[in-house]
Amino acid sequence: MPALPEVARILGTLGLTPSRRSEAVEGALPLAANSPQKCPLGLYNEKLSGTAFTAPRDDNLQTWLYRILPSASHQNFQPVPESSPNSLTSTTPSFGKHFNAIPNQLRWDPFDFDKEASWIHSLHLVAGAGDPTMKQGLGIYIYAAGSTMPDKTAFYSADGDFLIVPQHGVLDIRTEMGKMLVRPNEICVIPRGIRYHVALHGNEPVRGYILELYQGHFKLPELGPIGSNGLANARDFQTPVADFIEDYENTEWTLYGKFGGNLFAAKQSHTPFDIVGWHGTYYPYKYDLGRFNPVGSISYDHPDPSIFTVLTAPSIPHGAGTAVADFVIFPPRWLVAEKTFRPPWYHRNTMSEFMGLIMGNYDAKGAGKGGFQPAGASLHNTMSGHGPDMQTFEKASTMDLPPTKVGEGSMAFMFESCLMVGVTEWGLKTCQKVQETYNAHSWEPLKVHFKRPESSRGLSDGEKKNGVGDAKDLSSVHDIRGK
Ligand SMILES: O=C(O)Cc1cc(O)ccc1O
Ligand SMILES: [Fe+2]
Repeated sequence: MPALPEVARILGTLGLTPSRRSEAVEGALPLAANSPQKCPLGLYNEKLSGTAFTAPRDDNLQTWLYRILPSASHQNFQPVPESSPNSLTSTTPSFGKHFNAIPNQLRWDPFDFDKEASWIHSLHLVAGAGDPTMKQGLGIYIYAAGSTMPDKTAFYSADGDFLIVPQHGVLDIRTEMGKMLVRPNEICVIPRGIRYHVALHGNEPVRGYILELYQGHFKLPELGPIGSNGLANARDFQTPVADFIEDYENTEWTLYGKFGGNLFAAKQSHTPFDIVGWHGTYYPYKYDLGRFNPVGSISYDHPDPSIFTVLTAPSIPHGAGTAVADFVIFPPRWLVAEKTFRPPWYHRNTMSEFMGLIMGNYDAKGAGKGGFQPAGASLHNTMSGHGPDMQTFEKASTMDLPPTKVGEGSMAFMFESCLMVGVTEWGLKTCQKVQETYNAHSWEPLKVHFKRPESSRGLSDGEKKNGVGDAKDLSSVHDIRGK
């Protein structure tokens, strides 16, 4: 496979997505026109819009495709019956329609591989919020496939952008715009509507996580005082190059579409992978998480995990800085904070936190059987208290604090959303992976360490010192602030 070209600026901090152009055959793209009377090489042109025509320039995403036959040429779509082995709904009884909002902390054991399933059949909606028909919210899937999609099939989702996070096995994806090989510790985004076929590289089973974004698109977070480099750097995102098949005589292809949370299929007498050249701002891309440049505390205290945001999808109705979905990672990094409880603090968050583990151990949670394991997941919903489990707390609050590398050989991630994330029937029951004793093992055993000072005994509430303006407090500031 030819190396994917880098994108100089993808969804960059200027808000402008770079326009890309790619020709599999020289001259496939018309010169200085999008709709010439006759397109070069006898191709048809087709516009693919990822935003409204009238979206502001900075947000506008659209691509011109130059293809052998337009995508409109197909037989009628038919619903795929639920009993069909190809039905998404036979294994995933809810597609954005029945989310159970539950305040309990939830954790899942590693999800099983499924030898029988290919990509479409392997998608299991675990959790989400909103509704794809309203273009609001998100869906979170586990995929686990043991076979390549059949020949002459393709899939697309009209419901949203797929952010795919492989945990095991390499995805060999042929998209309309070209090919992408996506390995564990890499991610890719396949925007709404783009057709693709997923093969298993080396016949190895695949498993991973998907966030489907029903509204808007991902972009890089602002860097603020960090400056012009850091976190995920724009130049490290890669897009496919045009690559097409010639298959339009005596042939039959099946196109599967996820539309409004249901699966449909249509036959067509030509391949959907017939784009000879394309140019524009709406395309799939991939990113190697190993290239993330973390920034953290180099003095004291534990900062918010927003410093580890790879991509963000802002929610306009929820206000500035609030995302319908953030993709956050916890990469290998040095912890050097002094006099600090280094793991995450205990917290309750208005945002919902769905976490997964690609490999290794996550520093805030016990590993191994019954813990937070690779291919497992956790969900800490809106205002559900969570934080380090008892063992992690006891260790981290008493340990020496030399500079320590955490997360070596590990990669945890979080899908964080401003929406209350509900769990599907599949996620709660059918998958049989929910750890019933998550809280009982993690936080119920937390010990009381409180020791009331002798001096405060016998004082009435009103007489107790609250510490404000207390001289003792001033003397307890950190050395680093210049004692
Ligand atoms: O809950 C979690 O494990 C994720 C998380 C990590 C962190 O360092 C701070 C806050 C947070 O929610
Ligand atoms: Fe959290």
